[in-house]
Amino acid sequence: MGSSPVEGGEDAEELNITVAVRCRGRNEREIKAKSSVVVSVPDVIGSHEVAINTTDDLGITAQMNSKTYAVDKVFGPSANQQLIFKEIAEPLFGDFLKGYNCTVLVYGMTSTGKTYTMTGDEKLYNEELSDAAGIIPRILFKLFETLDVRDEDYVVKCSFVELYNEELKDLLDDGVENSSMRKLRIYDSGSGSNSNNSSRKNSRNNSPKLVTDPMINRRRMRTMPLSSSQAKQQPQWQQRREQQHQQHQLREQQQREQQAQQQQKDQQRDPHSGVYIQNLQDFHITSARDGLQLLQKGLRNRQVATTKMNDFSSRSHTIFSITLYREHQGEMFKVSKMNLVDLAGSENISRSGAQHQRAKEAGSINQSLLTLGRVINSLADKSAHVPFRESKLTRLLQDSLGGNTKTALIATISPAKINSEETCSTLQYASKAKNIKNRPQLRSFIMKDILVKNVTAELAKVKSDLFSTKLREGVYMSHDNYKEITNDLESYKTEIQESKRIIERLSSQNSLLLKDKKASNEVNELQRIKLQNMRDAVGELSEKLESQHKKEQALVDMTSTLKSTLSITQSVIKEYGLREKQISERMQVILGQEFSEFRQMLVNNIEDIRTNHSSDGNFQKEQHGIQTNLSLLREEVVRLLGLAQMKAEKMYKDWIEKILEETPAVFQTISDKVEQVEVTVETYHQKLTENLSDISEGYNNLKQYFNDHFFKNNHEEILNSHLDKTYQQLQFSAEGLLQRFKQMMVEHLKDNKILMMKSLQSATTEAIDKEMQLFEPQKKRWEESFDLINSCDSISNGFNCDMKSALSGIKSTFGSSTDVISRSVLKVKEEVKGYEDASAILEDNEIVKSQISDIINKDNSLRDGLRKSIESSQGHVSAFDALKERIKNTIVSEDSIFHQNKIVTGPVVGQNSERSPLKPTVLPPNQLPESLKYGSRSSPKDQLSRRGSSELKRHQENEALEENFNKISRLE
Ligand SMILES: Nc1ncnc2c1ncn2[C@@H]1O[C@H](COP(=O)(O)OP(=O)(O)OP(=O)(O)O)[C@@H](O)[C@H]1O
Repeated sequence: MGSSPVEGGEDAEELNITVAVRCRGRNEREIKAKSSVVVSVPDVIGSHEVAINTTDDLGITAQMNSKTYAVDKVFGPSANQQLIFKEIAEPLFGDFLKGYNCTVLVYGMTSTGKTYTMTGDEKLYNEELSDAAGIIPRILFKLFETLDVRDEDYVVKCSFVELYNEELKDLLDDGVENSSMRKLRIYDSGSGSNSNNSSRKNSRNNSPKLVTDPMINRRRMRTMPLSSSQAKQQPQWQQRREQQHQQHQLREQQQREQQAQQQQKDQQRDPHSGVYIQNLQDFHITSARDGLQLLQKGLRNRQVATTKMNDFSSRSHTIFSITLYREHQGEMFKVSKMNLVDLAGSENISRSGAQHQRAKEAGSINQSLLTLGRVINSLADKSAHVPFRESKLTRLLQDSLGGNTKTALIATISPAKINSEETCSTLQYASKAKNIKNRPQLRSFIMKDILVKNVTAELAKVKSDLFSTKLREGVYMSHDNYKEITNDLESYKTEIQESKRIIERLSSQNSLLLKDKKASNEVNELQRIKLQNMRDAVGELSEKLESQHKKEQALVDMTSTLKSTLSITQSVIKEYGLREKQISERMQVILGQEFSEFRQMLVNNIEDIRTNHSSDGNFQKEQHGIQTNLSLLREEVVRLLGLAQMKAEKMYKDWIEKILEETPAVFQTISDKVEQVEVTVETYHQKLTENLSDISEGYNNLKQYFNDHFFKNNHEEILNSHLDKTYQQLQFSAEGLLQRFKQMMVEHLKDNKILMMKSLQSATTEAIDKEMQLFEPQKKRWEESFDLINSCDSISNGFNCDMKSALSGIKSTFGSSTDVISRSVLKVKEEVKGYEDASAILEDNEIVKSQISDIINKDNSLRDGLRKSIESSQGHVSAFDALKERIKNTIVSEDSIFHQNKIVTGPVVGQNSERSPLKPTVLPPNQLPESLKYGSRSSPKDQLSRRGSSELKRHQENEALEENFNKISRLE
């Protein structure tokens, strides 16, 4: 704020708005709610930033996570009113005295101390302000203190205006005159009226060359009042004449007045002048006390209400303006204005519990503050467009924000956690506002005589009103005011005409809109039919999905039936296994126990034979015993084999019969079921494919539909409701226009246009949003159904594969089972055949074979012994015969020793020959001729052959038996 701008220069320096934050202590409500302190500020005054911890963290984490906002000055709970005035208002006050327009704004959430800061305690105590006095009382006091000590002329005026629910109200208007007829209007630079030209460029480059105060310059003709004593003395006709004369003068004066007013208006319309409020009363004050009285009067008229957050919550924005006319270079007066703005508090309606009127107020307050926020943002961001005209508040503050005033903003905040959201928002705006640059300029000057005239005229007006009040009965109004009101009335009539034209135009627009609506309805009807078709298609698809589901269920059931069949088959196979086991156990019993018994019997028999042989030397007996044993053995073996064969055959037959009985049926059932499953799977697959193709077709149709028609029509309901709403609003607005003649139609038209555009925009946006909202789940569903279709497809394929593999598994299981069964049947058959070949098996038995071979060996050795004995006996017989022969021969030879001794015969075998005393030439028996070897007796072979075929037969049988034993031993 330190730089001094060039007085009246075009290129005044830019100056940032001063932004301060004032944080009060926790109030009772916050303490009661046990809401902790989350804002870090110095106790009195300090740092250039405010930190707020919006998380639940504590300690260093809280510090790290806290948000910080940079501002120019920060005041804590202990900062008093005096300090705030000194730090914020006093520097501006100095500039105000120098001739700058200045503004102090308080901004913040409800109940944070805006009114306290701006007004505080405005009462006087022993002609002095209290410590709680706010900025306004302090400025008033400071002003007169300063002016009184200076030896210069000055005029001070005050006005107090309220903006409540977007309506301006003069808080100093006591309604004595028909002042309610004088509606307050905002005029701004370059507009010529309250139209829409509010270019920032214009307002920045204005030149302070003219007298701008409209209220001061509004020179009004005053009727010169008669004193009451004069009135009483004059006769009535004279009085009337006098009055006529005065009226004549008045008319002349009015004409001059009109010309002056026109000039004034021209001046007002100069693009370099600032924002001002037409019809707002300025009151001349001569002391701080006067100012305080006006302030108090205005505060009494201000909209205040008790809310949940504040017992005396201000429900409106107010501007208390002090205009100073200070003598400047003789005949000129410098004009400067101090605007002290107390904004209504931003309010969370749900938290403040505002209802009805309070909620409406809060809505309006929040709306205008929102616009203020947008203006601050736009100015801070140096946007090309600043939305000043979007609310009356921002229009009023146009010069103070980014304009040519010196401005300070005090953001008031609460330290409590429950308000942290609003505090953040306030701080955000405050830190943004810090970037706004103004171009303060020494603005206006007024000629001393004009000022004096204006002040005199004001005085005369007051006097005239007073006189009229005293003089007349009934209507107490000066001609001046009457004239003004008549003028206003004229202008209102014009406005009405304009309004009518606008209404007509709006009506024609409305009929066009209705036509549009009708067309929209038709389109919507089409849309509805298409939607219905779509719904039907979706219904059909869901039915198909339903039937699909049922089929799947049937398949699942069939699978479970198959599973149970499989388990039955498995149990049958298990039973077969058990039977097989039983058979094998039986076979083991037969092979193990019965065969060993049989073998034992054989061994016993052999033992018997051996015993018989050893105990009885009788050959015949021996032969007989063996024979008997062998035959018994054979019989027993044959019997046992027969029994075993019979048993095995029976078992095999039973088993085979049972298998043959059961297997075909089981196989038939399984095969039937497998066929059924195959058919069902095939049908299911076919139907699934059909359904999938249907779904895919439906999906394609839908896609096509979306491509072709979606978003080409607006949503019927939303559009209708919005059209109706717009129509109602338009009607309401039109009626309002008719009823309230004083309103400016151009502004209404503009507002309505904006409203309509906004409404249509919001309708379209909402329709699209709704359409999107409706479409989103549909889209999601379709996407999901597409996934579902894919998953159906994959499930179906998987199921198909699973079924096929399961069936092939069943088939292979049955195949392998059949193989196993046929193998076991073959095995059993082989085993049974083995029984059949038991004789052969017995032949392979080594033990039996060795036993039998032992028997045969023994038999052979016996036979050898016998043969040797026979041979020996035969030898003895032969020796004996030979001896006999030799003796005979010796006898004979005695007679014919010399004649017949030509043939020599030797002994047959060794010892006989040794015993021969003659020692003849001995020939071994094998060299002997048969006739000599055996003499007249036959050879052993012959003897054997002679012994008959019975022995040979026995021998052969022995050999066969031996062979059989060999087989049995092999089997074993
Ligand atoms: N710094 C402060 N020191 C002492 N009291 C304070 C301070 N700030 C506010 N208060 C008190 O808090 C209460 C609410 O303050 P005030 O009415 O000024 O809030 P406000 O912001 O103007 O609220 P609204 O927006 O609802 O009008 C008052 O009783 C006021 O005296």
